[in-house]
Amino acid sequence: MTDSTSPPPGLPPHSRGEERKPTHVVAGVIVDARGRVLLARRTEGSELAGLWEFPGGKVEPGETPEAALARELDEELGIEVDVGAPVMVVPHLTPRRRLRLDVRRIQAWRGTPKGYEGQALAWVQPDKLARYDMPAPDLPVVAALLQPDHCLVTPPPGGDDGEWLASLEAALARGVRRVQFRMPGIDRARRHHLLSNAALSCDAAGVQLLVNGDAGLACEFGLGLHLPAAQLRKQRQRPVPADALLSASCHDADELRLAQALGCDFAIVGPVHPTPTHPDHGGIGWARFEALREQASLPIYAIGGLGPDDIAEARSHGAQGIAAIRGLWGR
Ligand SMILES: Nc1nc2c([nH]c(=O)n2[C@H]2C[C@H](O)[C@@H](COP(=O)(O)OP(=O)(O)OP(=O)(O)O)O2)c(=O)[nH]1
Ligand SMILES: [Mg+2]
Repeated sequence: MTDSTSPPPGLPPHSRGEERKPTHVVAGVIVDARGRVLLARRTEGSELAGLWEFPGGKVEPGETPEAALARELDEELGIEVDVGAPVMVVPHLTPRRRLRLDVRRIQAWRGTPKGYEGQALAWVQPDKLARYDMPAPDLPVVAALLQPDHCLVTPPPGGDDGEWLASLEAALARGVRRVQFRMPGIDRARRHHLLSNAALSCDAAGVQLLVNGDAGLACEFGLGLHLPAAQLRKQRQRPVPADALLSASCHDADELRLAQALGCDFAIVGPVHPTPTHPDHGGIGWARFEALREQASLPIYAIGGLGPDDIAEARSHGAQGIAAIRGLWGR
């Protein structure tokens, strides 16, 4: 069937999807007393049959998302719920539709969940969620449940390496759990010295550390690697072992696809707002961020003029959270 929103024929699938108003889908993260998350298996004959999902469904016209989620969980699982905090909203584009997957925590529920539509249910330990085959828009949601919502990108040191290391320690003490070691214009010997100290601090704090743009240094220290976009474009295969973290800076959908194909664990996209480090760039804004987000399914941090106070907003645009230099350093 065609309708007034149908695009002219012959356009590539994502152009066709772009013409469409998003389908608003709400889904719930239901966690039991043992910390397990409830997944439901999509039934035969439904779209994406066989995949595991967070229970929920489409918001009907005139319905609030909260009311829609309560209705869906009553219909599908036979439970009465109190809808809690937002987890994230994932804009996602498929050849068939444009989706907004709006995921909320379920704060409390009454009754015992059962598959009232014949769907299988599974209570899954969070660290086992990746073993379940889920629709593409759920991958960032699983990452949001498991991985840090902010990532510190280090500023170069001024004259004093001790001061830089003390600032790093202070950031770790404030709860930073993922750090990108970025040292533009710093000579190799000094970078080596700073990195060996940073690696010790991060290791002691159980913090993930990725080296920006230097695969040799990352491998030497057994650390993760962050690829600037220009390096990402040159990679033919994953430049670090599968057990080391890999991330990339991306500015367009091609780069995001490349990052995904290379097996990057996450990407960084921006600048969302103008920043002193990229003064010529006006900032892409949240609308453009979403337009990129919806074409990829890996976790994406938003960067550019953002700090911890922006995490909730970033999540509402489909970001894993925020990455920042100034916003997370020496506050
Ligand atoms: N419920 C849910 N749907 C998801 C998830 N991830 C994801 O891509 N989707 C997609 C699958 C579908 O295209 C759409 C949800 O549609 P649905 O078929 O569950 O909708 P519904 O429960 O209202 O069922 P129906 O009455 O339309 O048949 O969102 C998820 O985690 N949970
Ligand atoms: Mg459903």
